[in-house]
Amino acid sequence: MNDYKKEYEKWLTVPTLDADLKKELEEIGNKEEDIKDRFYCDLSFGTAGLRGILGAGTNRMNRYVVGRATKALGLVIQKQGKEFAAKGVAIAHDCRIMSPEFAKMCALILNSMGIPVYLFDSLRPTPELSYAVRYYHCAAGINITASHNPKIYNGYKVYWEEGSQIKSDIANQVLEEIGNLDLFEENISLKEEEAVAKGLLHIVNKEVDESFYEKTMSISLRDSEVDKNIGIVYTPLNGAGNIPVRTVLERMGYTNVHIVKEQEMPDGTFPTIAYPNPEDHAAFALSEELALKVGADVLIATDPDCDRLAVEVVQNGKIEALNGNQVGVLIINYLLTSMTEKGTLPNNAAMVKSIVTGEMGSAIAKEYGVKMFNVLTGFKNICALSNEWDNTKEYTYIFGYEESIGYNVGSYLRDKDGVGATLILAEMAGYYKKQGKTLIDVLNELYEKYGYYREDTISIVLEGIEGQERIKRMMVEYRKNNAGSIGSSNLIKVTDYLTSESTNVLTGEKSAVEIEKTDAVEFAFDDGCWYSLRPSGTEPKIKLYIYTKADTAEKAEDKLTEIKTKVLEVLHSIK
Ligand SMILES: O=P(O)(O)OC[C@H]1O[C@H](O)[C@H](O)[C@@H](O)[C@@H]1O
Repeated sequence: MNDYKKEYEKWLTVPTLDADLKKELEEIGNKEEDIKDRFYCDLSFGTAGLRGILGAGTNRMNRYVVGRATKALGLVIQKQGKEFAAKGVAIAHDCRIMSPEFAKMCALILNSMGIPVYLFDSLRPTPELSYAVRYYHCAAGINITASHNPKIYNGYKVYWEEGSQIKSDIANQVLEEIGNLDLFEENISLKEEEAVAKGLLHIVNKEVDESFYEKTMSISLRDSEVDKNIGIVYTPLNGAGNIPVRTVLERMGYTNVHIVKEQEMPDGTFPTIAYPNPEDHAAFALSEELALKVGADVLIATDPDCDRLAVEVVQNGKIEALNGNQVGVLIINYLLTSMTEKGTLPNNAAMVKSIVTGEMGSAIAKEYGVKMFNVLTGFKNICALSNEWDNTKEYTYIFGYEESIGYNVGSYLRDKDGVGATLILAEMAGYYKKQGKTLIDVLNELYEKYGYYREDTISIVLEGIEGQERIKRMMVEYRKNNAGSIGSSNLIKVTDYLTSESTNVLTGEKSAVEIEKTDAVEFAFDDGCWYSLRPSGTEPKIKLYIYTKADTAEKAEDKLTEIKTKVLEVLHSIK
């Protein structure tokens, strides 16, 4: 019998197996592929924690897999010493199916180990969990969320004491502990009432909210110079953004905010959209209808755990979508012009972006003498520099962002922040509106000044075991046989982040890349255009990021199409 089949049979014999999960397994008895997908491996505990499809199986999100990871995390925390463990763990959850249940279970597992827990009483945005870890000076944090994945998913993000997500050092320790634990062990020995009575379980309600709102409002830069009647359509996409985003906007005095009713209340089935990811502008369909009806200026969507935000703008009566790079560039320009004008820009100010985020933001930062650092994809890597500079004081972190619509202004929390980003976006749009400009007008001014940058991210979705294998093949084969020079763009440099080596294509000369190793490869041309290829770490996708630059918009767009066509042709030919 195959190992996965054995594992399947084993689950069926566990006397304490959850009745719903057991039923699910009995129903798939003759579905070989389904059994294989559920049991051929353990759901991996990567540096982003766990993320997977809900259901029965070792490769699924369920109480056993989540429980074992929590016990392992508890052991890692305890190994740091009694004092560290006594700092406790903050736990939050999003709107998803099983999120509140998992959150409470994790709390009781840790409590049963004697570790105190600060458990949010209802859903909260991811940035607030990061904030809570710092607020309570916790040892760690857990957030039950699958961010923007489809409704069948859930996930488990782990934070460390600075309030940012754990990196591979801690993740590997958790993984090692997981390896020593029995999946079906009963890890809870305390009832909720007992845990509360013992002072181990603290239910968190308004206390952190108020402090979080206050800090968020403090990032405002030009409050009195803003048209607060700017028309805003906002959708939380049935996630955690509704209350915090609206509270902050209301308290800041924005009077013309319209919420997409169908997407207002938390609902993990996401009844209006198949894919609750505002990066995909299909998620804006209902917002667009509302915007045209109420005559809005700007449309804002946050993803279900409200750590990311996407924007559309009404320009001459038509709705235009901005991508993550464009929003990042607008925020950078707004922060730097405002701080310079007000004399609040620190001398050692620095920003951080990922290696697959565009270079226009760096060009603007340079103009203001602000250093831009590049790190691997993952906001944990961006915030790791913020953490480091807390100690070294070498730089003052003012902003971090990624093309995948994650932004973080200031350092009071250490993750992407859809609440703070919404505030800055509303303020920016209102400030420019007062000057008779839209965000698109400002973006066009920036292109005039810094050159025409264009970009596109293309994701090829390849699901299941087969998909995963093909993604691996694509990464290996493309390295051997890439598209080379494309049109008038001559390939000059290939940077392989797996070997940490950059190769000059013309001379063959190699140089080292000072960044952690990861499976990504970047191709640079002689005209400043470049593209990168990497497998997604959160979804079954391979991602192609293309960046072009030229002296006219048209040329930059043509180059984009040319590169995209050629690279996709090669990629699709790898079966
Ligand atoms: O491209 P992926 O690996 O799927 O990651 C997409 C995004 O996922 C998470 O939200 C990370 O925190 C981000 O930093 C990352 O950009």
